[in-house]
Amino acid sequence: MKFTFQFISETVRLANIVPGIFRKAMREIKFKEYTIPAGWAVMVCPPAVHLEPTRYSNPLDFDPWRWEGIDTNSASRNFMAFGGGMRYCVGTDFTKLQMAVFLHCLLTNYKWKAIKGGQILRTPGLQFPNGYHIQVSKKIRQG
Ligand code: HEM
Repeated sequence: MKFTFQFISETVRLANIVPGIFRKAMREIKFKEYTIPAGWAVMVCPPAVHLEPTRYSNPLDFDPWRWEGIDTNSASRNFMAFGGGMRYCVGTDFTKLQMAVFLHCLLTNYKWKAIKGGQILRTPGLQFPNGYHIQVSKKIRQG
């Protein structure tokens, strides 16, 4: 299952469904040369972190092997697909389990081919403006 979870981490890094996480500055915050006034909303943009070339080499490549030996069971400065801190997603383990079951069923029982679409737009959320059509068919088992 190790590689399956590397595959899932890479999927949520590249295809993060959460374009922004919002917080409110409860007091004035100095960050580098910036001052965030008390009461302002702050948006954390996980895709900006997940696609940053200094954190991930060739960030647009789907490369599950990059996660070898890396713990993704909690958030880090480089990985925040499920948020972080006190509001860390309570559905994380459930989501990963569902994805693992889905992948297992898909790969063992079906094959598929791309039909049309597939153009990717990042705004910064992931979008397929022309959709992505695939044809799925049942694998025929021999013997
Ligand atoms: C790929 C799937 C999912 C992703 C990427 C995701 C992502 C996130 C993120 C980024 C947060 C943090 C929001 C914040 O800090 O403001 C969050 C919170 C949360 N998620 Fe998920 N989530 C996923 C699936 C689920 C599922 C399946 C459930 C429930 C079964 C769930 C339940 C929650 C709840 C209740 C919170 C709020 C936790 C709190 O505020 O203490 N999530 N999620």
